[in-house]
Amino acid sequence: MGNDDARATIGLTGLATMGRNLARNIARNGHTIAVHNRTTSKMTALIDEFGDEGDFVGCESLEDLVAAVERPRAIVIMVKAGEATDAVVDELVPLLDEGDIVVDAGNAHYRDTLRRQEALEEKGLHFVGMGVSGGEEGALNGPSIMVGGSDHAYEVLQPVVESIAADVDGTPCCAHIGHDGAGHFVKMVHNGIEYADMQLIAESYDLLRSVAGMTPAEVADVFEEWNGGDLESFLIEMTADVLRHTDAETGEPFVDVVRDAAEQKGTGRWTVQDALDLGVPITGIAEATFARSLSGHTEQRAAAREMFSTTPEEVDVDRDSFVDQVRAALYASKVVAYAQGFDQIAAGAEERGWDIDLGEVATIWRGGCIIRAQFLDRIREAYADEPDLTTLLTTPYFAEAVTDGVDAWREVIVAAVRGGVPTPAFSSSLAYFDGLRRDRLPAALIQALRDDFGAHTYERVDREGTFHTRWAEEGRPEEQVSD
Ligand SMILES: NC(=O)C1=CN([C@@H]2O[C@H](COP(=O)(O)OP(=O)(O)OC[C@H]3O[C@@H](n4cnc5c(N)ncnc54)[C@H](OP(=O)(O)O)[C@@H]3O)[C@@H](O)[C@H]2O)C=CC1
Ligand SMILES: O=C(CO)[C@H](O)[C@H](O)COP(=O)(O)O
Repeated sequence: MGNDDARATIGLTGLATMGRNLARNIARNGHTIAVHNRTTSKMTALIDEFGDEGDFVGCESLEDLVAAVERPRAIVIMVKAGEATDAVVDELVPLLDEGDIVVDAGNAHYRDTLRRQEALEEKGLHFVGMGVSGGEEGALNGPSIMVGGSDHAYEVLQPVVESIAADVDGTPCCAHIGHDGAGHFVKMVHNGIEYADMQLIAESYDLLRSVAGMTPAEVADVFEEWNGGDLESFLIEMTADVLRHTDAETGEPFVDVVRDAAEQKGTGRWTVQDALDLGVPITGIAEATFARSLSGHTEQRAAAREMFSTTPEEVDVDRDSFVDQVRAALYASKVVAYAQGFDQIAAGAEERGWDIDLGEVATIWRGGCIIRAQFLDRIREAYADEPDLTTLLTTPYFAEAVTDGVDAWREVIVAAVRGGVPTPAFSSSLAYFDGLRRDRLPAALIQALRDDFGAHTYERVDREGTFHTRWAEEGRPEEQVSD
C-alpha cells in the first residue's frame, strides 16, 4: 500500500477515555498523530475540541489511518481488551506492510499478547504489548508505560513514548520491559498490586469509621496527614479527596451514597490466576480480588445479614493511638503486597525467559501510574543494592518498617476481629509475614497426612531422601523411596 501523503509519525485507533487523552499527549509533545475511532463522532469531537493542541490527522477509516502514517508505520490500538482488540488487529493487519509496528496499549492479558505477537511475526509485522497506567489524567499528562516487544520496535517507538511518559527526577516513567508479553505481564501485576493497595486503604477507612467512630471527613483528614509521610502516594491522596466529597443531591458523604459492590475488569483476577500457576503466594492481591467478589454477592450478603444480624462487640480504643496503629498496619501490609507482586514478576520472568529489571520496574512506577508512591523509591534502591533480592521484606528499610509496625499490626487485627470488621488483606498479609518467618510450619503435618492417605511421600529433617510410611501395616514401617 502506498502512502505518499503520509505525514503522521504515529497513528492511534480507539479514542475513548484513554485513547483520546493519549493522542492529545502525543500531539502536545510535538508528534504528528493520525487518529481514528470506530464511531467517527469521537474522532471529530477530539479534533473539534482539541485540534489546536497539536498536529492531528483525523481519519474516518482504518484505511485512512494507515495511509496517513509514515513508514515503517507505528499504529497504536487503545480499545477494549479481548475480542475488540482482536477485531481491530484483524481489520488492521491486511492494510499494513512488512516492518510496520502494531502497538496494543490496552489492558491485554499477556497470553493474548504472546498469541498476537506470534501471529503478526509470521506476517513480517512487529507486535508490541504496551501497558499504560495512569487513568484518564495520566494518559493526558504523563502515564507510566511498560513496553513489551522487539528491540527494534522499541527503538522506533522510544522517542514518542519517552516524550509522553511521566517524568520523575529527569527519568521518564517508561521502559522496554522485555520481549513479547513482558510489558503486559508487568502491567497485569501492577494492576494486581493496585487491587491490594485499594483494599488496604478501604480496610483502613472501615476500621477508622467502624472501630474508632470517625466520620468520613475526619478519616479524610487522617489520610491527608498520612500522605505527608511514608505512605505518600496517589491513592492515599485521592482517598482523602474522595472521603471529603459530599453528594450534591443528598448532602450525605459521597462514599455513603455509592453502592458497596466493587467491580473489576479482570486484571486482578488474571494476576491471581497467574500466581497460582507460578506457585507464588500473592495473598494480599488474592484477598483483595476475593473481597471485590464478596462485595458483589448481594443476595448472599442479604441472606447472611438476615440470619446472622449481630451488633459487633464495641471495641474500646484510644482514637489517636488507633489511628497510628492503623497507619503502621497499612504500611506493613502494603510492603507485603508489593513484595509479593515483585516476587510474581521475578517468577514470571524466569518462567517465560524475560530479562526483567525489577529496579527499573520500581523506577517507572514512581510517577504517572495509579500505584505511584514515595516508597517505590525505596524499592528501586533495594534492587539497585541487590538485583537478585530474595524478598523485599528482608531489605533493611522494609525489615525495619515491618518490625516496627508488627505489634500495631496485630493490635489492629485483634480490634477488627472483635469489632466484626473484615480485614482480609491486613490479616492475610500478617499471616504471610508470620508464615515466612516461622521456625516450623504445620506443613509437616500436611505432608504426613498426604503420605497416609495417598502414599505421596515426604522428606525428613534428619536425613536426605524421599520416604513413605506404610501406615496400614503393623509397626508402620518406613521405607526410603528415593535418594
Ligand atoms: N480507563 C482506564 O483507566 C484505563 C484503561 N486501560 C485500557 O485501555 C483500553 C481503553 O480503555 P478506555 O479508554 O477506558 O475505553 P474502553 O475500554 O471503554 O473501550 C472503548 C473503546 O473501544 C472501542 N471499541 C470497542 N469495541 C470495539 C470493536 N469491536 N472494534 C473497534 N473498536 C472497539 C470503542 O469504540 P466506539 O467508540 O466505536 O465504541 C472505544 O474507542 C482498554 O483496554 C482498557 O482496559 C488502561 C489503563 C487505564
Ligand atoms: O489499568 C487501570 C489502571 O492502572 C484501569 O483503571 C483498570 O481497568 C482498573 O481495573 P478494574 O476495572 O479491574 O478495577
